[in-house]
Amino acid sequence: MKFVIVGTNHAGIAAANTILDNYGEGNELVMLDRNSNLSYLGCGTALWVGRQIDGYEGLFYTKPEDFEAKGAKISLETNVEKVDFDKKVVYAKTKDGQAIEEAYDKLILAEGSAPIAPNLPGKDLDGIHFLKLFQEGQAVDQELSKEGVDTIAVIGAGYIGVEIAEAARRRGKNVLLFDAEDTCLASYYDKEFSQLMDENLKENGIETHYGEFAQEYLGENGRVTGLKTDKGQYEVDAVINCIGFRPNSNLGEDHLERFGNGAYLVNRGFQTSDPDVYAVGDCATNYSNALQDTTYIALASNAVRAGIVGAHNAAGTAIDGAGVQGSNGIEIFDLKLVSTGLSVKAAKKADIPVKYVDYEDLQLPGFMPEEKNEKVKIRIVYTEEGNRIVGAQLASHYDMHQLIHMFSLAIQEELTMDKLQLLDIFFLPHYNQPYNYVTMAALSADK
Ligand SMILES: Cc1cc2nc3c(=O)[nH]c(=O)nc-3n(C[C@H](O)[C@H](O)[C@H](O)COP(=O)(O)OP(=O)(O)OC[C@H]3O[C@@H](n4cnc5c(N)ncnc54)[C@H](O)[C@@H]3O)c2cc1C
Ligand SMILES: NC(=O)c1ccc[n+]([C@@H]2O[C@H](COP(=O)([O-])OP(=O)(O)OC[C@H]3O[C@@H](n4cnc5c(N)ncnc54)[C@H](O)[C@@H]3O)[C@@H](O)[C@H]2O)c1
Repeated sequence: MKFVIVGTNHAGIAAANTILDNYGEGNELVMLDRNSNLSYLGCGTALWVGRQIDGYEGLFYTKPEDFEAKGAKISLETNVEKVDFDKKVVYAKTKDGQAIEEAYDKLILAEGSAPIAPNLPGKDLDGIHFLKLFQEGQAVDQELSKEGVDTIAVIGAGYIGVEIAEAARRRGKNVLLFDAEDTCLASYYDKEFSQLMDENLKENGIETHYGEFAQEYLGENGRVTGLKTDKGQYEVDAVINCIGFRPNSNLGEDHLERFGNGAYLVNRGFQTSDPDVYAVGDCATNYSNALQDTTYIALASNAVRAGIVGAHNAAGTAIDGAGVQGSNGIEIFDLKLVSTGLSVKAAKKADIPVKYVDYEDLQLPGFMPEEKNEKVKIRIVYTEEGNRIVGAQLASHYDMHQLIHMFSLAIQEELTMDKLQLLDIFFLPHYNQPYNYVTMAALSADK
Protein backbone atom coordinates (compact mmCIF):
# COMPACT_ATOMS: atom_id res chain seq x y z
CA MET A 1 0.00 0.00 0.00
CA LYS A 2 1.22 3.51 -0.77
CA PHE A 3 0.43 6.41 1.57
CA VAL A 4 0.88 10.07 0.70
CA ILE A 5 0.80 12.69 3.45
CA VAL A 6 0.30 16.35 2.51
CA GLY A 7 1.60 18.60 5.27
CA THR A 8 4.38 17.48 7.56
CA ASN A 9 3.85 19.50 10.68
CA HIS A 10 2.38 18.15 13.94
CA ALA A 11 -0.55 16.20 12.49
CA GLY A 12 1.39 14.95 9.44
CA ILE A 13 4.38 13.97 11.57
CA ALA A 14 2.21 12.00 14.00
CA ALA A 15 0.54 10.24 11.08
CA ALA A 16 3.88 9.48 9.42
CA ASN A 17 5.43 8.05 12.59
CA THR A 18 2.35 5.92 13.20
CA ILE A 19 2.56 4.45 9.71
CA LEU A 20 6.33 3.97 9.76
CA ASP A 21 6.41 2.47 13.26
CA ASN A 22 3.43 0.14 12.83
CA TYR A 23 2.93 -0.51 9.12
CA GLY A 24 6.36 0.32 7.65
CA GLU A 25 7.16 -3.06 6.19
CA GLY A 26 6.01 -3.62 2.64
CA ASN A 27 4.30 -0.23 2.49
CA GLU A 28 5.44 3.03 0.93
CA LEU A 29 5.16 6.51 2.47
CA VAL A 30 5.63 9.85 0.71
CA MET A 31 5.58 13.10 2.73
CA LEU A 32 5.20 16.49 1.04
CA ASP A 33 5.32 19.97 2.57
CA ARG A 34 5.73 23.42 1.07
CA ASN A 35 7.57 24.81 4.09
CA SER A 36 11.34 24.60 4.47
CA ASN A 37 11.11 23.31 8.05
CA LEU A 38 8.95 20.92 10.00
CA SER A 39 7.86 20.31 13.59
CA TYR A 40 8.07 23.93 14.73
CA LEU A 41 6.29 24.36 18.07
CA GLY A 42 4.54 27.70 17.67
CA CYS A 43 3.69 27.52 21.37
CA GLY A 44 7.29 28.53 22.02
CA THR A 45 7.28 31.61 19.78
CA ALA A 46 6.20 34.03 22.52
CA LEU A 47 8.67 32.45 24.97
CA TRP A 48 11.51 32.94 22.53
CA VAL A 49 10.46 36.39 21.27
CA GLY A 50 9.90 37.47 24.91
CA ARG A 51 13.36 36.10 25.82
CA GLN A 52 11.99 33.67 28.38
CA ILE A 53 13.96 30.95 26.60
CA ASP A 54 17.38 31.36 25.02
CA GLY A 55 16.51 30.69 21.41
CA TYR A 56 14.23 28.94 18.94
CA GLU A 57 16.46 25.94 18.21
CA GLY A 58 14.75 23.68 20.75
CA LEU A 59 11.34 24.38 19.25
CA PHE A 60 11.90 21.83 16.46
CA TYR A 61 11.52 18.24 17.57
CA THR A 62 12.30 16.25 14.45
CA LYS A 63 13.95 16.52 11.02
CA PRO A 64 13.52 15.02 7.54
CA GLU A 65 16.38 12.55 8.04
CA ASP A 66 14.46 10.91 10.91
CA PHE A 67 11.74 9.88 8.44
CA GLU A 68 14.18 8.93 5.67
CA ALA A 69 15.94 6.66 8.19
CA LYS A 70 12.64 4.84 8.67
CA GLY A 71 12.11 4.43 4.93
CA ALA A 72 9.88 7.40 4.00
CA LYS A 73 10.42 9.67 1.02
CA ILE A 74 10.10 13.27 2.25
CA SER A 75 10.13 16.38 0.14
CA LEU A 76 10.06 19.86 1.71
CA GLU A 77 9.61 23.15 -0.20
CA THR A 78 7.19 21.19 -2.33
CA ASN A 79 3.76 22.69 -2.82
CA VAL A 80 0.91 20.30 -3.51
CA GLU A 81 -1.15 22.10 -6.14
CA LYS A 82 -3.85 19.62 -6.99
CA VAL A 83 -5.24 16.21 -6.16
CA ASP A 84 -7.05 14.09 -8.72
CA PHE A 85 -9.27 12.13 -6.36
CA ASP A 86 -10.62 9.88 -9.14
CA LYS A 87 -7.23 8.84 -10.46
CA LYS A 88 -5.79 9.01 -6.90
CA VAL A 89 -2.81 11.16 -7.87
CA VAL A 90 -1.24 14.11 -6.05
CA TYR A 91 0.38 16.83 -8.18
CA ALA A 92 3.08 18.98 -6.61
CA LYS A 93 5.84 21.37 -7.58
CA THR A 94 9.23 21.73 -5.92
CA LYS A 95 10.92 25.06 -5.20
CA ASP A 96 12.91 24.71 -8.45
CA GLY A 97 9.75 24.24 -10.45
CA GLN A 98 10.08 20.50 -10.87
CA ALA A 99 6.69 18.81 -11.24
CA ILE A 100 6.00 15.80 -9.01
CA GLU A 101 3.23 13.24 -9.40
CA GLU A 102 2.56 10.77 -6.62
CA ALA A 103 -0.12 8.12 -6.92
CA TYR A 104 -1.64 6.94 -3.64
CA ASP A 105 -3.75 4.19 -2.20
CA LYS A 106 -4.51 6.24 0.90
CA LEU A 107 -4.10 10.00 1.13
CA ILE A 108 -3.72 11.81 4.46
CA LEU A 109 -4.37 15.53 4.28
CA ALA A 110 -2.64 17.40 7.11
CA GLU A 111 -2.67 20.85 5.49
CA GLY A 112 -3.16 22.69 8.78
CA SER A 113 -4.40 26.23 9.04
CA ALA A 114 -3.46 29.81 8.26
CA PRO A 115 -3.98 33.00 10.25
CA ILE A 116 -7.09 34.95 9.29
CA ALA A 117 -6.03 38.13 7.53
CA PRO A 118 -8.28 41.14 8.13
CA ASN A 119 -9.01 42.70 4.76
CA LEU A 120 -8.41 46.29 5.86
CA PRO A 121 -7.12 49.30 3.92
CA GLY A 122 -3.34 49.51 4.30
CA LYS A 123 -2.89 45.75 4.67
CA ASP A 124 0.18 45.73 2.42
CA LEU A 125 2.20 48.20 4.49
CA ASP A 126 5.51 47.08 6.00
CA GLY A 127 5.44 46.34 9.71
CA ILE A 128 2.21 44.34 9.64
CA HIS A 129 2.65 40.79 10.88
CA PHE A 130 0.98 37.43 11.41
CA LEU A 131 2.09 34.65 13.69
CA LYS A 132 1.94 31.03 12.61
CA LEU A 133 5.08 29.85 10.88
CA PHE A 134 8.58 29.89 12.32
CA GLN A 135 9.47 32.45 9.64
CA GLU A 136 6.68 34.74 10.86
CA GLY A 137 7.97 34.42 14.42
CA GLN A 138 11.41 35.40 13.14
CA ALA A 139 9.96 38.44 11.36
CA VAL A 140 8.22 39.59 14.57
CA ASP A 141 11.40 38.99 16.56
CA GLN A 142 13.41 41.08 14.10
CA GLU A 143 10.74 43.78 14.08
CA LEU A 144 10.97 44.17 17.84
CA SER A 145 14.74 44.60 17.54
CA LYS A 146 14.46 47.51 15.09
CA GLU A 147 15.32 50.98 16.27
CA GLY A 148 12.24 53.18 16.51
CA VAL A 149 9.83 50.26 16.89
CA ASP A 150 8.53 51.17 20.33
CA THR A 151 4.76 50.84 20.20
CA ILE A 152 3.10 47.61 19.05
CA ALA A 153 -0.56 47.04 18.29
CA VAL A 154 -1.68 43.45 18.78
CA ILE A 155 -5.05 42.76 17.16
CA GLY A 156 -6.89 39.84 18.77
CA ALA A 157 -6.65 39.03 22.48
CA GLY A 158 -7.02 35.28 22.08
CA TYR A 159 -4.22 32.92 22.96
CA ILE A 160 -1.66 34.12 20.44
CA GLY A 161 -2.46 37.80 20.99
CA VAL A 162 -2.17 37.67 24.77
CA GLU A 163 1.03 35.61 24.61
CA ILE A 164 2.75 37.87 22.08
CA ALA A 165 1.55 40.99 23.93
CA GLU A 166 3.35 39.68 27.02
CA ALA A 167 6.45 38.91 24.92
CA ALA A 168 6.54 42.41 23.38
CA ARG A 169 6.08 43.94 26.83
CA ARG A 170 8.94 41.83 28.15
CA ARG A 171 11.02 43.34 25.33
CA GLY A 172 10.22 46.80 26.74
CA LYS A 173 7.62 47.83 24.15
CA ASN A 174 4.45 49.84 24.67
CA VAL A 175 1.76 47.34 23.83
CA LEU A 176 -1.81 48.10 22.77
CA LEU A 177 -3.98 44.98 22.76
CA PHE A 178 -7.25 45.09 20.80
CA ASP A 179 -10.17 42.69 20.71
CA ALA A 180 -13.68 42.85 19.33
CA GLU A 181 -15.00 41.16 22.51
CA ASP A 182 -15.29 42.95 25.85
CA THR A 183 -12.51 40.90 27.46
CA CYS A 184 -9.46 38.85 26.52
CA LEU A 185 -9.57 35.06 25.94
CA ALA A 186 -13.31 35.35 25.41
CA SER A 187 -13.72 32.04 23.62
CA TYR A 188 -12.05 30.03 26.38
CA TYR A 189 -13.24 31.53 29.68
CA ASP A 190 -16.23 33.19 31.26
CA LYS A 191 -15.82 36.81 32.19
CA GLU A 192 -15.17 36.08 35.89
CA PHE A 193 -11.98 34.31 34.78
CA SER A 194 -10.88 36.30 31.76
CA GLN A 195 -11.12 39.54 33.72
CA LEU A 196 -8.43 38.23 36.08
CA MET A 197 -6.19 38.07 33.03
CA ASP A 198 -7.38 41.52 31.91
CA GLU A 199 -6.32 42.98 35.27
CA ASN A 200 -3.04 41.09 35.11
CA LEU A 201 -2.29 42.46 31.64
CA LYS A 202 -3.05 46.02 32.75
CA GLU A 203 -0.99 45.66 35.95
CA ASN A 204 1.92 44.63 33.75
CA GLY A 205 1.66 47.67 31.55
CA ILE A 206 -0.37 46.40 28.59
CA GLU A 207 -2.97 48.87 27.34
CA THR A 208 -6.14 46.91 26.60
CA HIS A 209 -8.77 48.06 24.10
CA TYR A 210 -11.78 45.78 24.14
CA GLY A 211 -14.99 46.02 22.15
CA GLU A 212 -12.94 47.78 19.51
CA PHE A 213 -12.76 46.87 15.81
CA ALA A 214 -9.73 47.64 13.68
CA GLN A 215 -10.79 49.53 10.55
CA GLU A 216 -7.63 50.68 8.83
CA TYR A 217 -3.87 50.37 9.00
CA LEU A 218 -2.44 53.87 8.60
CA GLY A 219 0.94 54.40 6.96
CA GLU A 220 3.59 56.69 5.55
CA ASN A 221 6.15 55.86 2.90
CA GLY A 222 4.98 52.26 2.70
CA ARG A 223 5.37 51.63 6.43
CA VAL A 224 2.64 51.26 9.06
CA THR A 225 2.45 54.24 11.44
CA GLY A 226 -0.94 53.83 13.02
CA LEU A 227 -4.13 51.91 13.53
CA LYS A 228 -7.62 53.28 13.14
CA THR A 229 -10.47 51.54 14.94
CA ASP A 230 -14.16 52.32 15.32
CA LYS A 231 -13.29 54.08 18.57
CA GLY A 232 -10.05 55.91 17.93
CA GLN A 233 -6.79 56.37 16.13
CA TYR A 234 -3.47 55.20 17.55
CA GLU A 235 0.14 55.83 16.58
CA VAL A 236 1.94 52.50 16.40
CA ASP A 237 5.23 51.30 14.91
CA ALA A 238 4.16 47.74 14.12
CA VAL A 239 1.03 45.58 14.11
CA ILE A 240 0.68 41.88 14.92
CA ASN A 241 -2.59 40.30 13.72
CA CYS A 242 -3.85 37.37 15.79
CA ILE A 243 -7.56 37.01 15.09
CA GLY A 244 -7.71 33.25 14.73
CA PHE A 245 -6.98 30.52 12.20
CA ARG A 246 -8.80 29.36 9.11
CA PRO A 247 -8.40 25.71 8.03
CA ASN A 248 -6.44 25.07 4.83
CA SER A 249 -8.74 22.91 2.78
CA ASN A 250 -8.51 24.11 -0.77
CA LEU A 251 -7.06 20.85 -2.16
CA GLY A 252 -10.29 19.00 -1.44
CA GLU A 253 -12.77 21.85 -1.68
CA ASP A 254 -14.53 20.54 -4.80
CA HIS A 255 -14.54 16.92 -3.75
CA LEU A 256 -14.69 16.50 0.02
CA GLU A 257 -17.48 17.43 2.40
CA ARG A 258 -16.60 20.35 4.61
CA PHE A 259 -17.70 21.89 7.92
CA GLY A 260 -19.17 25.39 8.30
CA ASN A 261 -15.74 27.04 8.62
CA GLY A 262 -14.34 25.11 5.65
CA ALA A 263 -12.54 22.35 7.60
CA TYR A 264 -12.70 18.86 6.13
CA LEU A 265 -15.59 17.03 7.73
CA VAL A 266 -14.32 13.73 9.14
CA ASN A 267 -15.75 10.84 11.10
CA ARG A 268 -14.30 9.66 14.40
CA GLY A 269 -11.61 7.77 12.53
CA PHE A 270 -10.66 10.97 10.62
CA GLN A 271 -11.91 9.58 7.34
CA THR A 272 -13.35 12.18 4.97
CA SER A 273 -16.32 11.74 2.66
CA ASP A 274 -13.90 9.98 0.27
CA PRO A 275 -13.08 6.59 1.85
CA ASP A 276 -9.47 6.71 0.63
CA VAL A 277 -8.80 10.17 2.04
CA TYR A 278 -8.18 11.05 5.69
CA ALA A 279 -7.83 14.54 7.12
CA VAL A 280 -6.11 15.33 10.43
CA GLY A 281 -5.12 18.35 12.49
CA ASP A 282 -6.07 21.97 11.94
CA CYS A 283 -7.48 21.28 8.46
CA ALA A 284 -10.15 18.94 9.82
CA THR A 285 -12.98 18.70 12.32
CA ASN A 286 -12.99 16.82 15.59
CA TYR A 287 -15.65 15.25 17.78
CA SER A 288 -16.46 17.28 20.88
CA ASN A 289 -17.43 15.20 23.90
CA ALA A 290 -18.90 18.26 25.62
CA LEU A 291 -21.12 19.18 22.65
CA GLN A 292 -21.57 15.55 21.64
CA ASP A 293 -21.24 16.84 18.13
CA THR A 294 -18.71 17.84 15.49
CA THR A 295 -16.49 20.82 16.29
CA TYR A 296 -13.42 22.69 15.11
CA ILE A 297 -10.61 23.35 17.60
CA ALA A 298 -7.14 24.20 16.30
CA LEU A 299 -4.60 22.86 18.77
CA ALA A 300 -1.31 21.02 18.37
CA SER A 301 -2.45 18.57 21.06
CA ASN A 302 -5.52 17.66 18.97
CA ALA A 303 -3.44 17.53 15.78
CA VAL A 304 -1.08 14.91 17.19
CA ARG A 305 -3.87 12.63 18.41
CA ALA A 306 -5.76 13.04 15.14
CA GLY A 307 -2.61 12.12 13.20
CA ILE A 308 -2.18 8.91 15.18
CA VAL A 309 -5.82 7.82 14.91
CA GLY A 310 -6.18 8.85 11.26
CA ALA A 311 -3.04 6.93 10.28
CA HIS A 312 -4.17 3.72 12.00
CA ASN A 313 -7.48 3.91 10.17
CA ALA A 314 -5.81 4.70 6.84
CA ALA A 315 -3.65 1.61 7.35
CA GLY A 316 -6.69 -0.56 7.99
CA THR A 317 -6.89 -0.69 11.80
CA ALA A 318 -10.32 0.66 12.57
CA ILE A 319 -10.25 2.78 15.72
CA ASP A 320 -12.27 5.78 16.87
CA GLY A 321 -10.63 8.87 18.29
CA ALA A 322 -11.51 9.64 21.91
CA GLY A 323 -12.94 13.03 20.94
CA VAL A 324 -11.69 16.34 22.32
CA GLN A 325 -12.50 18.78 25.07
CA GLY A 326 -10.36 21.62 23.71
CA SER A 327 -8.37 21.50 26.93
CA ASN A 328 -6.06 24.49 27.05
CA GLY A 329 -3.93 26.60 29.30
CA ILE A 330 -2.09 29.88 29.43
CA GLU A 331 0.45 31.48 31.75
CA ILE A 332 1.07 35.20 31.48
CA PHE A 333 3.23 37.17 33.93
CA ASP A 334 2.85 34.23 36.31
CA LEU A 335 -0.98 34.10 36.24
CA LYS A 336 -2.23 30.69 35.16
CA LEU A 337 -5.58 29.99 33.52
CA VAL A 338 -6.66 26.55 32.34
CA SER A 339 -9.94 25.36 30.92
CA THR A 340 -11.58 22.38 29.28
CA GLY A 341 -14.91 21.78 27.59
CA LEU A 342 -17.52 24.51 27.52
CA SER A 343 -17.68 27.78 29.39
CA VAL A 344 -21.15 28.95 30.41
CA LYS A 345 -21.01 31.39 27.50
CA ALA A 346 -20.02 28.69 25.01
CA ALA A 347 -22.76 26.36 26.27
CA LYS A 348 -25.35 29.10 25.80
CA LYS A 349 -24.08 29.71 22.29
CA ALA A 350 -24.48 25.99 21.58
CA ASP A 351 -27.99 26.02 23.06
CA ILE A 352 -27.07 23.62 25.85
CA PRO A 353 -28.83 24.59 29.10
CA VAL A 354 -26.20 24.50 31.87
CA LYS A 355 -25.69 25.33 35.50
CA TYR A 356 -22.36 26.14 37.10
CA VAL A 357 -20.72 26.25 40.47
CA ASP A 358 -17.91 28.60 41.51
CA TYR A 359 -15.59 28.12 44.44
CA GLU A 360 -12.52 29.96 45.61
CA ASP A 361 -10.10 28.91 48.31
CA LEU A 362 -6.44 28.71 49.20
CA GLN A 363 -4.65 25.80 47.60
CA LEU A 364 -2.94 24.76 50.87
CA PRO A 365 -4.08 24.83 54.49
CA GLY A 366 -3.79 28.24 56.16
CA PHE A 367 -0.94 27.04 58.38
CA MET A 368 1.37 26.59 55.38
CA PRO A 369 3.87 29.40 54.63
CA GLU A 370 2.10 32.30 52.94
CA GLU A 371 4.64 32.58 50.14
CA LYS A 372 3.89 29.00 49.05
CA ASN A 373 0.14 29.41 49.19
CA GLU A 374 -2.20 31.00 46.65
CA LYS A 375 -5.90 31.37 46.07
CA VAL A 376 -7.43 29.18 43.37
CA LYS A 377 -10.69 29.98 41.61
CA ILE A 378 -12.64 27.15 40.02
CA ARG A 379 -15.83 26.95 37.96
CA ILE A 380 -17.45 23.66 37.00
CA VAL A 381 -20.10 23.74 34.28
CA TYR A 382 -22.70 20.96 34.02
CA THR A 383 -25.89 20.32 32.15
CA GLU A 384 -29.21 21.36 33.63
CA GLU A 385 -30.62 18.03 32.64
CA GLY A 386 -28.69 15.11 34.11
CA ASN A 387 -25.86 17.15 35.70
CA ARG A 388 -23.33 15.96 33.10
CA ILE A 389 -19.99 17.76 33.52
CA VAL A 390 -19.28 19.74 30.33
CA GLY A 391 -16.65 22.25 31.36
CA ALA A 392 -14.21 23.53 33.97
CA GLN A 393 -12.08 26.64 34.40
CA LEU A 394 -9.34 27.34 36.95
CA ALA A 395 -7.30 30.47 37.69
CA SER A 396 -4.45 30.98 40.11
CA HIS A 397 -0.86 32.02 40.59
CA TYR A 398 -0.43 28.50 42.00
CA ASP A 399 0.45 25.85 39.45
CA MET A 400 -2.77 23.82 39.55
CA HIS A 401 -2.79 23.09 35.81
CA GLN A 402 -2.70 19.27 36.08
CA LEU A 403 -6.15 19.27 37.63
CA ILE A 404 -7.72 20.23 34.33
CA HIS A 405 -6.80 16.82 32.91
CA MET A 406 -9.13 15.20 35.44
CA PHE A 407 -11.98 17.39 34.24
CA SER A 408 -11.08 16.62 30.64
CA LEU A 409 -11.46 12.91 31.42
CA ALA A 410 -14.68 13.56 33.33
CA ILE A 411 -16.16 15.23 30.23
CA GLN A 412 -14.89 12.51 27.93
CA GLU A 413 -16.39 9.82 30.14
CA GLU A 414 -19.67 11.75 30.54
CA LEU A 415 -19.39 11.84 34.33
CA THR A 416 -22.04 13.61 36.38
CA MET A 417 -21.51 16.00 39.28
CA ASP A 418 -22.38 13.42 41.93
CA LYS A 419 -19.28 11.42 40.92
CA LEU A 420 -17.10 14.36 41.96
CA GLN A 421 -18.65 14.93 45.36
CA LEU A 422 -17.05 12.06 47.22
CA LEU A 423 -14.18 11.38 44.86
CA ASP A 424 -11.12 10.12 46.73
CA ILE A 425 -8.84 13.14 46.60
CA PHE A 426 -5.81 12.64 48.81
CA PHE A 427 -4.83 15.24 51.38
CA LEU A 428 -1.29 16.34 52.11
CA PRO A 429 -0.60 19.85 53.39
CA HIS A 430 2.21 20.26 50.84
CA TYR A 431 -0.37 20.00 48.04
CA ASN A 432 -3.95 20.70 49.14
CA GLN A 433 -6.55 20.93 51.87
CA PRO A 434 -8.73 18.18 53.35
CA TYR A 435 -11.77 20.18 52.34
CA ASN A 436 -10.33 20.97 48.94
CA TYR A 437 -11.97 23.25 46.38
CA VAL A 438 -12.97 20.44 44.00
CA THR A 439 -14.87 18.56 46.67
CA MET A 440 -16.33 21.75 48.10
CA ALA A 441 -17.44 23.02 44.70
CA ALA A 442 -19.07 19.67 43.89
CA LEU A 443 -20.78 19.47 47.30
CA SER A 444 -22.15 22.99 47.03
CA ALA A 445 -23.37 22.60 43.45
CA ASP A 446 -27.07 23.03 42.84
CA LYS A 447 -28.35 19.70 41.49
C1 LIG B 1 2.02 31.24 18.09
C2 LIG B 1 1.27 29.95 18.25
C3 LIG B 1 1.19 29.35 19.49
C4 LIG B 1 0.48 28.15 19.64
N1 LIG B 1 0.44 27.57 20.87
C5 LIG B 1 -0.18 26.38 21.03
C6 LIG B 1 -0.17 25.72 22.28
O1 LIG B 1 0.40 26.21 23.27
N2 LIG B 1 -0.82 24.53 22.39
C7 LIG B 1 -1.44 23.96 21.33
O2 LIG B 1 -1.98 22.84 21.48
N3 LIG B 1 -1.47 24.56 20.12
C8 LIG B 1 -0.86 25.75 19.96
N4 LIG B 1 -0.87 26.38 18.74
C9 LIG B 1 -1.66 25.80 17.64
C10 LIG B 1 -0.85 24.75 16.89
O3 LIG B 1 0.36 25.29 16.44
C11 LIG B 1 -1.65 24.23 15.70
O4 LIG B 1 -2.87 23.74 16.16
C12 LIG B 1 -0.85 23.13 15.02
O5 LIG B 1 0.24 23.70 14.35
C13 LIG B 1 -1.67 22.31 14.05
O6 LIG B 1 -0.86 21.37 13.45
P1 LIG B 1 -1.14 20.80 11.98
O7 LIG B 1 -0.04 19.87 11.66
O8 LIG B 1 -2.54 20.32 11.90
O9 LIG B 1 -1.12 22.08 11.05
P2 LIG B 1 0.02 23.13 10.69
O10 LIG B 1 0.94 23.32 11.83
O11 LIG B 1 -0.69 24.31 10.14
O12 LIG B 1 0.83 22.40 9.54
C14 LIG B 1 0.31 22.19 8.27
C15 LIG B 1 1.43 21.89 7.31
O13 LIG B 1 0.88 21.65 6.03
C16 LIG B 1 1.69 22.27 5.04
N5 LIG B 1 0.85 22.49 3.86
C17 LIG B 1 -0.38 23.07 3.81
N6 LIG B 1 -0.87 23.08 2.56
C18 LIG B 1 0.08 22.47 1.79
C19 LIG B 1 0.17 22.18 0.41
N7 LIG B 1 -0.81 22.49 -0.45
N8 LIG B 1 1.29 21.56 -0.05
C20 LIG B 1 2.29 21.24 0.81
N9 LIG B 1 2.26 21.48 2.12
C21 LIG B 1 1.16 22.09 2.61
C22 LIG B 1 2.16 23.54 5.72
O14 LIG B 1 3.34 24.04 5.11
C23 LIG B 1 2.40 23.07 7.14
O15 LIG B 1 3.72 22.63 7.36
C24 LIG B 1 -0.16 27.56 18.54
C25 LIG B 1 -0.07 28.17 17.29
C26 LIG B 1 0.64 29.34 17.14
C27 LIG B 1 0.76 29.95 15.78
N1 LIG C 1 -1.85 28.18 24.88
C1 LIG C 1 -2.46 27.59 23.86
O1 LIG C 1 -3.04 26.52 23.96
C2 LIG C 1 -2.47 28.28 22.52
C3 LIG C 1 -1.59 29.32 22.28
C4 LIG C 1 -1.63 29.96 21.04
C5 LIG C 1 -2.52 29.53 20.07
N2 LIG C 1 -3.34 28.50 20.34
C6 LIG C 1 -4.36 28.09 19.33
O2 LIG C 1 -4.07 28.62 18.05
C7 LIG C 1 -5.28 29.02 17.40
C8 LIG C 1 -5.19 30.44 16.94
O3 LIG C 1 -4.99 31.34 18.04
P1 LIG C 1 -5.50 32.83 17.94
O4 LIG C 1 -5.06 33.54 19.18
O5 LIG C 1 -5.17 33.40 16.62
O6 LIG C 1 -7.08 32.65 17.94
P2 LIG C 1 -8.15 32.74 19.12
O7 LIG C 1 -9.38 32.17 18.58
O8 LIG C 1 -7.58 32.22 20.40
O9 LIG C 1 -8.36 34.31 19.34
C9 LIG C 1 -8.74 35.19 18.34
C10 LIG C 1 -9.21 36.46 19.01
O10 LIG C 1 -9.38 37.45 18.00
C11 LIG C 1 -10.57 38.16 18.28
N3 LIG C 1 -11.05 38.71 17.01
C12 LIG C 1 -11.57 38.04 15.94
N4 LIG C 1 -11.83 38.89 14.94
C13 LIG C 1 -11.46 40.12 15.37
C14 LIG C 1 -11.46 41.41 14.78
N5 LIG C 1 -11.89 41.59 13.53
N6 LIG C 1 -10.99 42.45 15.51
C15 LIG C 1 -10.55 42.26 16.77
N7 LIG C 1 -10.52 41.07 17.38
C16 LIG C 1 -10.96 40.01 16.68
C17 LIG C 1 -11.52 37.15 18.90
O11 LIG C 1 -12.48 37.79 19.70
C18 LIG C 1 -10.55 36.31 19.72
O12 LIG C 1 -10.42 36.79 21.04
C19 LIG C 1 -6.40 28.81 18.42
O13 LIG C 1 -7.06 27.62 18.14
C20 LIG C 1 -5.67 28.72 19.73
O14 LIG C 1 -6.35 27.92 20.70
C21 LIG C 1 -3.35 27.87 21.55
